[in-house]
Amino acid sequence: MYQSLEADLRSLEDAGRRRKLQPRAGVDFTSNDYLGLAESEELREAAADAIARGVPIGAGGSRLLRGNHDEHLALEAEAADYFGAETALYFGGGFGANHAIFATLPQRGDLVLYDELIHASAHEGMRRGRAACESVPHNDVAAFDARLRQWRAAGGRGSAWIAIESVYSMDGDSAPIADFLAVADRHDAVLVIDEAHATGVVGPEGRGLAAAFEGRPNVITLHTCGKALGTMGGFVLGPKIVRDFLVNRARPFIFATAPSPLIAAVTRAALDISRTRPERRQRLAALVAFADRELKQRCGVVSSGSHILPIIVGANHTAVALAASLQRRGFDVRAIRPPTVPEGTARLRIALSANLSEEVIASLFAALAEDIRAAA
Ligand SMILES: Cc1ncc(COP(=O)(O)O)c(C=O)c1O
Repeated sequence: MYQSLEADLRSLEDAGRRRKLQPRAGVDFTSNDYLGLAESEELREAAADAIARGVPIGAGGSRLLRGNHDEHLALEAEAADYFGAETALYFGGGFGANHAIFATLPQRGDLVLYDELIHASAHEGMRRGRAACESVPHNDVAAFDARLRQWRAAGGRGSAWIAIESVYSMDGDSAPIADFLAVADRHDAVLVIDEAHATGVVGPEGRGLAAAFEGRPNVITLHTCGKALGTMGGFVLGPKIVRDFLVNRARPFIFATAPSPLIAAVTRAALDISRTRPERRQRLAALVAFADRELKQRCGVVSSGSHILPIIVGANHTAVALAASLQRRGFDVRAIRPPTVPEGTARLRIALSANLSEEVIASLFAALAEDIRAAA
């Protein structure tokens, strides 16, 4: 009955691409809990406080029906104010939010140009949408510009959309956002910026790399809550028309139970921490600078300069073997393989968090240096 599924899993196994769920163990160098908030006392207290106030655990229905709670509305008002956008719409996850943006907003006759390294959630949305979508080489602003000029010159009359991330999830590098915005302005395009790995971590008050441009009519951002903010969900931030349209047309919003009001309340506390208490962000920035130096000195690898450090090794089996060795020594480092990253660029993805110490980072890189030498 399941022969074809078994055959597919075998082919993944042969290519070194079969994935298995692993229990949590070892020092965390893999989660996206960059500020260390997910298990923090502050968020536990916010949850206890919300429970004491009688905030419900479950929403009980779609936002368009009985599931629309005051906690959702308060969170959206807070998020719009914090990030500086006209409106915010809260989804149960960043995946659904990104899917909604790309499946819903671009229309037939539009053109979506997306960075080749953009996240799977945007791809899924584009697949469901009606616009023509084209990949453009990573961070190649001139290529976006040239293609839009060509499209307009050939009579492209619809809306143009540019889709980028601010901090790339698997490479840790960032987009030149001001340059992309200049291209968007020049061609009357909308710039959609996925800030998932920037939210809470970079920019003024942790508002991301696009903070200076939020609130412009042709800027839409996605901020997620399951990474640095330590909870779950995602915000689409942008002009009122975008929020109204998504509420009416976005299937992940309409045909899903609304996110937990309790989590919405805790997320509001996380936004407040991000806004008013910079200590965790400052600590993370200091650890990033330390890790940069250590990685170069011990392993000869030049880092991305951000909290996401990719160690690209190429072959899937090599990445898996290196990760397994580090795990045996008590470091939770994972191998990232295609299709998450392009073919031939399997890597270790080391993510830093404000919860780590310089000592533990130094010991990870000492172990990695040994493994790299042994593999050479
Ligand atoms: C760049 C990017 N966008 C969107 C998402 C989806 O966000 P969430 O995990 O909240 O569903 C992720 C998460 O993996 C991501 O890395």
